[in-house]
Order: sequence, then C-alpha cells, then structure tokens
Amino acid sequence: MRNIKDIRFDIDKVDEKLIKLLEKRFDLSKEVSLYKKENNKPIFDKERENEILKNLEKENKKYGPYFREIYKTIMEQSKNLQKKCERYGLLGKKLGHSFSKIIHEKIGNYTYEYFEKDEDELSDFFQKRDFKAINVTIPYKNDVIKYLDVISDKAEKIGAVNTIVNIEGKLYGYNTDYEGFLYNLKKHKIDINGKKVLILGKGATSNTVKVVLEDLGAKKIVRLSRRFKPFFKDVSNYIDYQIIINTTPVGMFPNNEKKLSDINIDDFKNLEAFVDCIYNPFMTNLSIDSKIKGITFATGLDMLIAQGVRAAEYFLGKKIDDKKICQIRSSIFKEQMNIALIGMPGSGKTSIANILSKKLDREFIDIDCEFEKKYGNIEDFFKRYGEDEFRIKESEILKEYGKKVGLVIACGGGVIKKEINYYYLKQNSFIVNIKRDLDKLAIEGRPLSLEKRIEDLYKERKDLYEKFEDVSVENIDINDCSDEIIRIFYENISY
Ligand SMILES: Nc1ncnc2c1ncn2[C@@H]1O[C@H](COP(=O)(O)OP(=O)(O)O)[C@@H](O)[C@H]1O
Ligand SMILES: O=C(O)C1=C[C@@H](OP(=O)(O)O)[C@@H](O)[C@H](O)C1
Ligand SMILES: [Mg+2]
Repeated sequence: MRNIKDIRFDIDKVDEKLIKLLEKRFDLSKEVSLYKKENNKPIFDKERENEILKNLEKENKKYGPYFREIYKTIMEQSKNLQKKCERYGLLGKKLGHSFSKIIHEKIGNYTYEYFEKDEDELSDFFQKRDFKAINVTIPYKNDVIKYLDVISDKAEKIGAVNTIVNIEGKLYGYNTDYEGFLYNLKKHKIDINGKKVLILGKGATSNTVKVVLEDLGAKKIVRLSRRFKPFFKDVSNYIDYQIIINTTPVGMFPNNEKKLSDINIDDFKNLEAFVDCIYNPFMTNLSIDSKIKGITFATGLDMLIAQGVRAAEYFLGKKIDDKKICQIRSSIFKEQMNIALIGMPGSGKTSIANILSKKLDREFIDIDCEFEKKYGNIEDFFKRYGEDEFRIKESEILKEYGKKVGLVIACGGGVIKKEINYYYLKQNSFIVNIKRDLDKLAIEGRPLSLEKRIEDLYKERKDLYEKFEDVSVENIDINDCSDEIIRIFYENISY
C-alpha cells in the first residue's frame, strides 16, 4: 500500500490538470453562448445535454453513473455562466445619475449595463438586438415602440415602454412604471377612488400616472404645466384637490433647491397625500413640506425600486416577492442616507461624527471645518462680520453638502437657526440630536457660548433642535453614543 502523502500528491496533480481542463471547457461554453446570441438560439439545448450524458455512461463502464452526476453539475454551472453572459441593461441618453444598476444587481445574478445612445443610434441598436432584456428611460420610452414586435395593453394605453424582453429574437414591450407607481400608492395606503387629484407636470411620467389614477377610479384628474393650459399659476382653481402628485423634474439633483413657485402645500385645505416621482434627493421640498404638516407622503424611491423589480420579473420570467422591494430600499438607505448630527455647541457632534465615519466607513464632513477652510477661524469671523454673515455662509456650505449621499455630517450648533437649513439637511439625511448635560458642554472657541449663559442659549434653541431631529441621543460616552446612533439608524431605515 502506498502512503497517503504520495497518493494525495498524485491527486493534487490530477486536480491541477482537471481544473485547467474545466477552465477551458467554461471558456468554450462562453463561446457557444456568444454564437447562440448572434444566431438567436436558446441557451438550453436539452437534446445535446442528454446525448452527452448517455455517451458518458456508455463509454465509462466503471464510473459511468458517477460521471453522469458530475457532468450534470458541470452543465448546470455552464448554463449559469452563459446566462450571466446575456446582456441586461438600461437604454437612455444620459445615464450618469441612474440608480438602476444598483437596484438590478441587488435583484438578480446578472450584470446590468448602461446603453447610452443618441437618437440616430437607436435603429442600429434594435437591429442588432444584442441583449436579453433592457429597461428604457427618458427620452426613449415612446421612440422604442416602433421597434417592438409585441406591446402590452398597458404600455399601449400609456404610450410608453420601459421594459423590453428579447425572446428568441422577438421584442416584447411592457410598462412597469405603471406597476411601480401603483405599488407606491398601495404601500402608503393612498386611496385614489373618488378623489380629486392634481398632477404637477405634463411630461412622459404624467401619462403613466394618469392611467394608473384612471384605473383606480379617481373622480377628477387635472394636470398643471408650464407650457400648456391649465398652467401652474392657475393652481388657485384646484386648491380643493385632495391628492397632489409631482411628475416634474423640478428639485431633482443637482438642482435640489429649485421649487415650483406657484405650488404651496399650505394652500390645499383638503390635502390628504402628496406623492413624488423624484428619488434623488430622497426627499424634495414638497415632500418635506408634507412631512412638516403631517400629511401622508410618498417619495419616488419606492416607485423606482418597484418598477425595477417588476421589470426583473419579465427579465427572468419569474415572480419576485414585494419583500425584495423593501430589502433593496433598506440597503440603499443604509449605504446612501447621510447621518447628520445636530445639538448644542460642545455637545460632542464633531467627536461622535468622527467615530461614526470610521465605524461605518463613510466620508466625514464637519460643516465648521468646511467653513474655516473657506473663511478662516470662526471666532475671528464672528468678531469681524457678526453672526448673521456667519449664518449665510454656513447655509451655503450646507446647501452643497446636503445634496450628497453616504456622508456623516457634523453640523455647527447653530444650524437650526435658519429654517432653510432643515430642507438642506432633511433631503438626504437622518438627523440625530446629540444631547449632553449643559454643565459638561465645551465652550472654548465658540463665540456664542462664551458670550451668554449656556442655559439661556439652550432655552432659545431647545424647540428648534426638536423640530429638526429625527431622534435624539444622550451623549455620556462618545463610543456608546455612536453605537446607539448606528443601532437606531438601521432600525429606522428598515421599513
Ligand atoms: N461623552 C464625552 N465625554 C468626554 N468628553 C466629551 C464627550 N463628548 C464630547 N466630549 C468633549 O467635548 C468637547 C467638544 O466636543 P465636540 O465633538 O467638538 O462637540 P461639538 O462638535 O458638538 O461642538 C471635545 O473636547 C470632546 O472631546
Ligand atoms: O452653536 C453655535 O451657534 C455655533 C456652534 C459652533 O459649532 P459647534 O456646535 O460644533 O461647537 C460653530 O458653528 C459656531 O461657533 C457657532
Ligand atoms: Mg463641532
């Protein structure tokens, strides 16, 4: 009997050869997949598989049944590889800020590409049909219809297609924006039946929204726009409307601060809900206004994710549970929602934000630091230009950083003194109020804390901190406090 070491040495040598051969086989398998794609042939060839398996058993009397099992696995994995070679993606003109890749790669085991095309490239793109399935976005949702072989009733009614599946060379078009919007209404329990609904905007998205509203039995639907009657400025005729839906891009990144000047949530006395189709920022000014007023609101992210999940069902030919939508939403928030710290000067915002950024592997921005980089020492600035000027500059800095995502932001203690700062922060941030015993607050280098009694400063500001905060956390130990913030943050984004 040979010793085990020698036998294992021989096994390792055989394995080395086997792995090389398997690698070669997988490469060939990829080549076959490309051939099949070019020639519009399905990946799965049952006959060829059966033939290989049969021959294996016939030609290998000794180990035939074992080989059969091994080959079944090899072929299964080859198919998985070939599936991955199939192309999925998004067709559009400018796709720099799309979330679709993030969403689709969280849904399925496929890679998702961006097909950025100009108008004159569309015809060639559809002639080649070198994709398994795609989404379509602005401005091509209508233009693509003429290249399709079959179009769903909903897509036809809306006049827009956002999902195309290539089945053996034939192109099938669907509209899952419809389902995405419908999901958003249902999730937020917004009842449309018998209601008067005001749509802001008359573009492509408004067509989808309108068809959903009609199907749900809205009593009246009016679309306001800039160029066609009725105009935004005619809004006073509709202030008894119960639901408002924004389909305009006003307030979308990078112009987050833009507003529809004629539309004021306060004017609508019967308002029950506001729905936005914008998802970047997470909350637009109108969503924030609705939140402040305690009106039900739904932002655009759920619609976006839901349309993606419904599109993936067409891509993969299988049903995907709505739970997936919630999971994707949580994971996007977990990665991208900022954590912003507010609180009295010297309460520990900078120190805790610093720890959070390390624990969460996020970029850390201290608004005071950014101020000092631009305008020098804060105490000197106060002496020379006064508080008002400081607040203006502080706000400008917040406006820029508030648009970003995935940050930990330490604010200055007085950030709550300007209402506009709430909008800058809330759009993409979870806001945590850091509380620490007043007698423990640091005052050095903080002009306002040096100038007046801390108790008076706190009295002036207490309500404002509470208005801004999503939650408050006690700072006794900075490490415990940062752990508590992480725990609460994860808990709050998981819904
Ligand atoms: N829990 C704590 N225990 C001890 N010292 C703390 C604690 N929290 C904050 N500090 C200290 O208080 C001072 C002010 O903290 P800082 O993070 O600069 O506050 P802020 O940014 O809110 O003004 C720092 O010297 C910091 O080390
Ligand atoms: O509370 C305030 O008005 C201020 C707080 C300071 O930041 P910290 O809260 O980080 O000390 C700094 O922005 C400035 O001195 C004004
Ligand atoms: Mg600070």
